[in-house]
Amino acid sequence: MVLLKNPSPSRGGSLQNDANKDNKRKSRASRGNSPADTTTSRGNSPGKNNSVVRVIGKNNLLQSRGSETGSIERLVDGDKRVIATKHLLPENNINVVIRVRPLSSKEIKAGEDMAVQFPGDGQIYCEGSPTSGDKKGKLFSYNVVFEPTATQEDILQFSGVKKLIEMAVEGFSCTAFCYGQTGSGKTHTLTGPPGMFERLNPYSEQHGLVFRSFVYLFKLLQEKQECNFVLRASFLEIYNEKVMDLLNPGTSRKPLMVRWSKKTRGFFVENLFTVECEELDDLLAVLEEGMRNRAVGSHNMNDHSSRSHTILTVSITSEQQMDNSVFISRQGKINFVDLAGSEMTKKTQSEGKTLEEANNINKSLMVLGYCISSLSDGKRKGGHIPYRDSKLTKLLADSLAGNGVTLMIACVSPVRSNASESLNTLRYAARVKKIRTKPIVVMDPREALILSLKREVGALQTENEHLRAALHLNDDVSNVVRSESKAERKMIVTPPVVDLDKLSEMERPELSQLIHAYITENEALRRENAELYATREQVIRDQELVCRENERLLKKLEDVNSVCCRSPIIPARPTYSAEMMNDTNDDAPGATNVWTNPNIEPTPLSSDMIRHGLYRSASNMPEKIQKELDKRRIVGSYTNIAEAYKDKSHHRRHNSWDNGNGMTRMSPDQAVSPIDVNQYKKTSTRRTSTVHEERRPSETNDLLGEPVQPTDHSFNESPDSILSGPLEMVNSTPGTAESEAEFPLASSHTSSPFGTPEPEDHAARTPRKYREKEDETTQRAFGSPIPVDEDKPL
Ligand SMILES: Nc1ncnc2c1ncn2[C@@H]1O[C@H](COP(=O)(O)OP(=O)(O)OP(=O)(O)O)[C@@H](O)[C@H]1O
Repeated sequence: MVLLKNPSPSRGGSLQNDANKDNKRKSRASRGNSPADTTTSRGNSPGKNNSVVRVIGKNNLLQSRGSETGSIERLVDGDKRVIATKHLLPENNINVVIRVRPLSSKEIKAGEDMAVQFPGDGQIYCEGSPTSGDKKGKLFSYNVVFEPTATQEDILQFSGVKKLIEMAVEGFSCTAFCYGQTGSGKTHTLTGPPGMFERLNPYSEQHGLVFRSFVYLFKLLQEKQECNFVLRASFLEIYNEKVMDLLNPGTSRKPLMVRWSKKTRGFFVENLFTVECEELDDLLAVLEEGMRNRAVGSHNMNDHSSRSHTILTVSITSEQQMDNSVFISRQGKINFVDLAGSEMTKKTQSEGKTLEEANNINKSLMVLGYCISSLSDGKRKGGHIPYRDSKLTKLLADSLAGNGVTLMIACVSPVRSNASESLNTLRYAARVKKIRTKPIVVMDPREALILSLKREVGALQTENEHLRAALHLNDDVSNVVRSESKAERKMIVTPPVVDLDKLSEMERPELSQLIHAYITENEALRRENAELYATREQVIRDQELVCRENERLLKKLEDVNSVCCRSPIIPARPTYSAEMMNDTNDDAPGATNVWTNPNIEPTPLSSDMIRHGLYRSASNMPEKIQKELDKRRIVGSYTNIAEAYKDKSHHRRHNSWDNGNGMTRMSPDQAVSPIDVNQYKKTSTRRTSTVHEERRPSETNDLLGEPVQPTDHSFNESPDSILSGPLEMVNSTPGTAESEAEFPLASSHTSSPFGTPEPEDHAARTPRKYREKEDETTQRAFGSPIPVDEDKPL
């Protein structure tokens, strides 16, 4: 094997430098990876790479994460082998991992050579292709590079998908998508080899990422006993630019409309079937059903080629009791996206129907390429992103640029004859790696408000104590109360306990002494009682003040929300980032440091208290000075609150759909109207229930739902023009080894302008019984009814 570049993270060496080649070999050996022979097996030897990796058993499976940059190893046949290498990349960016499949038996028979090498540290080197424009090879680096020996379980463990699932459970919107040329192993990675679902074996090692993720998800849910979870799943495909429901294909396979939701400020598929899944089996049934219904074809490069893009979505609604009374619900989801592979129609020898499919696949992938190009270009921040040019990009918009957490698995064919396509895939992936997203937790607005108010109340209480301490009221008052009550208690002489039967036998003076003792005790108790009443009144007054302040803050929050939530990315409904939700630090934005109720006069002291001197300031501070002090703190407090809200309202990303209106945002899942959930539950054999997401008259005119004519991108039906054309390499980024390809400028392509909003009153069109059901669902999901605006497509 010839390694052409120094694999160290500094990656400064010359490609042709022989000394570096030697250094490279040494450095690999020094990392403790497999020795020379293993090195060969990770590089170019087709025979070895293709050898079946036998995993000895769970106990022998050694998976070491090592350092943040380095190798991921597994014990195979008593030999520690590197199955992947990784490199720490910025956390806010989309995670990108590469999976290189082994050579197929067909390729071995044809004597094909490997075109990729694995220098380590999350790097992959791909040779150039003499027959295409990419004559030179290139080195790229990613979060993780899986080598051909990596198993399906390795992908689950080390791709970062587990983290994605955990975040979906926490309320984030997550997406894992596979990208790559036809036959590169996307479907294999996500769902396993062809025919997996015809002979379903739950213990098969070939199960893909989706199956394994579902198992992991249920394991997670079982561990979280403190939460209630509701899972719903949907499965769709985009076939020839038409959205089809894979769970409800019907006889006519009527395409579904993709609409824009003002509430969620995102696209959604109208009338998509959503299946409620109570058990793992239900989720697996959804997967099985969808896989059976998806469009598969055969061509020269893949006997079981996916002819459509598929999106399998599992939405996770969690309800957690925070305190005795407060329930918080979160709405997370995870999308598994299997993109159809880009293909050179010349190579695949597609014709007729397969050719039409290939053209549609290539077109939508090209639009995806343009979106990725625009999003990843820092200079074009805030510019137009042509999401609307294809159904695929509409539905992936939120995953790519929005509030979600995204993982891209780029699948690569190892053979030399596919080197050009592999280079394009690697460039594409390098672009995606640069995209930054801003993940947020989607919460019910009321609950989010309650949480924030609870934090405010906590801050107010702290502030109260702080003020009391500043004015020496606390010590003073409690000292007075303590000393008085001690004095009272001293006065209270508890009469001796007398046996009632013996009362009649007692002498007169003895009796009168006993009565006197009782009268004295009674008077002392009355005094103590009166004192307690006074204290209670004071506490009630304090409580009223806090309540009034809460109401004021609530109003203020509503005002702030209506102003803040105008970005397309930050949902118009109040949403709170995980950072904010976990933020209990009083110093953090959103927390009030000092508070005095500005609307209320200083608490009047009751005449009793004044008389008894209970609330006398120890420092005898004149009332005027106290007021002045309070005023100053009020001003400070307001400034703090205003600053905090200012902070929260920042970090907006501007996208092309931003029309600046401040509509309340709801996720499409919240707009779900679960009709006859139980009915479906009972009748369905594998499904527990079937839920219709949104029912609308199908004749509704759908401006956005109409098949979109992608703008002319100089598409010439060759994936080369899509991948190598737009992804022409122009420069290298320091710190990362890959050379960066430049997509064509957005200006070079005239994207369709946003349609004028076409008002549609969903409430008026939706039959009343459905609306009532929607309300019921909302009530069930969030504990209390939430006013829901109906969607109005643009
Ligand atoms: N990691 C792997 N290990 C073993 N076999 C694999 C691997 N990846 C892919 N294959 C096999 O290669 C063939 C093509 O894979 P697959 O159908 O998943 O490709 P694809 O990228 O989904 O193609 P298309 O875009 O045409 O649907 C399949 O027979 C699959 O089982």
